[in-house]
Amino acid sequence: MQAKLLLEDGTLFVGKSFGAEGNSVGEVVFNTGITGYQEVLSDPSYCGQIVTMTYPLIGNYGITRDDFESIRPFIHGFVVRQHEESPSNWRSQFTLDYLLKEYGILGISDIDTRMLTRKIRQHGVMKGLLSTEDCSVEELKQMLNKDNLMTDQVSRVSTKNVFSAPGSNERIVLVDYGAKSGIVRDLSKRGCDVVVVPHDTTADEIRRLSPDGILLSNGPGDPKDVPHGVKMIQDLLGEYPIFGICLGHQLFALSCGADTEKLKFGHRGGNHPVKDLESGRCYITSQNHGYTVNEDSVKGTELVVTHINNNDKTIEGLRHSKHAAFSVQYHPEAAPGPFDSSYLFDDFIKMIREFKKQHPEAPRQSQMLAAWQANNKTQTAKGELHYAQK
Ligand SMILES: NC(=O)CC[C@H](N)C(=O)O
Repeated sequence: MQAKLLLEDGTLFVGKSFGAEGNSVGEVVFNTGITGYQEVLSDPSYCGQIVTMTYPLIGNYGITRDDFESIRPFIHGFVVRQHEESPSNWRSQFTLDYLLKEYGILGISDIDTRMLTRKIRQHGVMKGLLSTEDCSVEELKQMLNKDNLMTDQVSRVSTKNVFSAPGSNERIVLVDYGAKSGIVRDLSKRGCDVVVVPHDTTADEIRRLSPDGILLSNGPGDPKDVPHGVKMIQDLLGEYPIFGICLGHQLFALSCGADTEKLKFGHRGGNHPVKDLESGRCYITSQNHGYTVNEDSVKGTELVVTHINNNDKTIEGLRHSKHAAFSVQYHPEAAPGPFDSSYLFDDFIKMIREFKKQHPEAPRQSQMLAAWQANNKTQTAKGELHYAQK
């Protein structure tokens, strides 16, 4: 079956359909990873976007249940040069085509993805329509203009309920703005007691979970769509150690008075060079973002720029000069991409331990529970102790 991709600037690509049928509008972006298509399409940060893979052969190693980065894909379309229908890999459980059909996601293959990528690089990311319907170009244009790009994606992808990945080390409250599973995996590997909370959890609700540290996750869309996150960070900054990843980094920057802006075509891939300004070392990083922290806006705040992108010199890392808090624009959890930056999770745990030494008065979980029980106990006529229910 034929599929078409129409861009906002009028460019039309005609190719072959795979995955679901119908129509889908999204922001057309490109990812330069050679492998990792399954992690890319299940990364919630791509919610609402039509993702083009620049590597020409996609689907060749299939889909494996263990490699999902979230419970379902949230992308609005998948664009490839060559779609392989018969994967060859002992771990493969499904085909890419099966996965996309299952979740109602349209795919298009056999188009010139190199030309599409060059167009996006020249004009910037654009709205696009994927369609398998037998429509004229005029009709496609009308459909494209009728639909707006999705906003407020965080509320669509964040968990609705609190859940945990228990561990015996530090308790980390992971604020889920669209968190990749890789973040939970990296914390669990280090024995952390991970409590995942919805994006709109307030500072008080987080305090009640008595965390040792707070991790602000990655997530889709414009950080300015998440003002409640900014408020929560402002409330808790200095009270708990904080680590922000990608959207979490942008929210941390906004909460400290810096500003964010949209990049022309973003950074999406597994080989973005980032320079650590403090050590002078360069790391090859996994990235997926369309926004960035504006450099000038950092001046006059209490933030220090710790990392920059070697390609375009944009900000890649920040640290608070007074409080225990830092953030990176890239993905230390990799998935997909290099593991070079996974040491940042160790740095976060070191920061928490250091913070505890410096703040021995900070209430521990057991002390908090005892204090809460002391304040809430009541006696029955028989003299039994009861604890008031919250
Ligand atoms: N991966 C992310 O967290 C992306 C952050 C934000 N949505 C951006 O595109 O810049």
